[in-house]
Amino acid sequence: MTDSLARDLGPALHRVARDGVAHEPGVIPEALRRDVLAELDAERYVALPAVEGPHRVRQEGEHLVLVGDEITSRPAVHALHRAVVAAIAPQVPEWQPDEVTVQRYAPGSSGISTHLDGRRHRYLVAILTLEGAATLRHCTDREGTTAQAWDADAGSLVLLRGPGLDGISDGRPLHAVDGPRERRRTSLTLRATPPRDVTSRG
Ligand SMILES: O=C(O)CCC(=O)C(=O)O
Ligand SMILES: [Fe+2]
Repeated sequence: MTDSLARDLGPALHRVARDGVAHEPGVIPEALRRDVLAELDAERYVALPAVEGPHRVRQEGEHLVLVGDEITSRPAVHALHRAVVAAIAPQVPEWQPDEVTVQRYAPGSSGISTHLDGRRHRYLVAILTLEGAATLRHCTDREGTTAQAWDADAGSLVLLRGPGLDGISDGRPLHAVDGPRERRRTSLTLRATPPRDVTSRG
């Protein structure tokens, strides 16, 4: 199975370190994109909580979280994971994503309102769009004032800056994703999580 991406991520990695968010279209090879979608079709998705966290982030969609052998036992998901890690390793070898989240948004849904991803997800968050399209916004405040917006469409990648990238202790960007308009959008996000025994022991 293909294990390289369709585009060099060097320029996008430069932009994410500088700006906090970078968008790169046409990253996922078509055959791999279709294989991942086919593999994920039969999965059981769970509705996202409508409101999450102290900032009351609003969410409308469904998700599935894969870790460990739930990733390696799915050949297409695993191939995409390997391809993204291989493309990023020359610049950010520290990033070792161990969690895959698949999210599906129905047409007309509201997506996810302005938020920061968790501080524990170090270096990078990589959001790949497997099908459909929606506007992803880089915001300057929690009210959702938009600094820049991109079309997160099929095959594209959005990188978000995580703590530790380029020596910046915490440069996480506020961002939001709209719901898709005409057809379902499915995204697949790679994040690194800290080893379990790093958490406090009371
Ligand atoms: O589906 C996406 O585009 C990712 C949305 C997002 O920001 C998140 O899941 O934290
Ligand atoms: Fe996010």
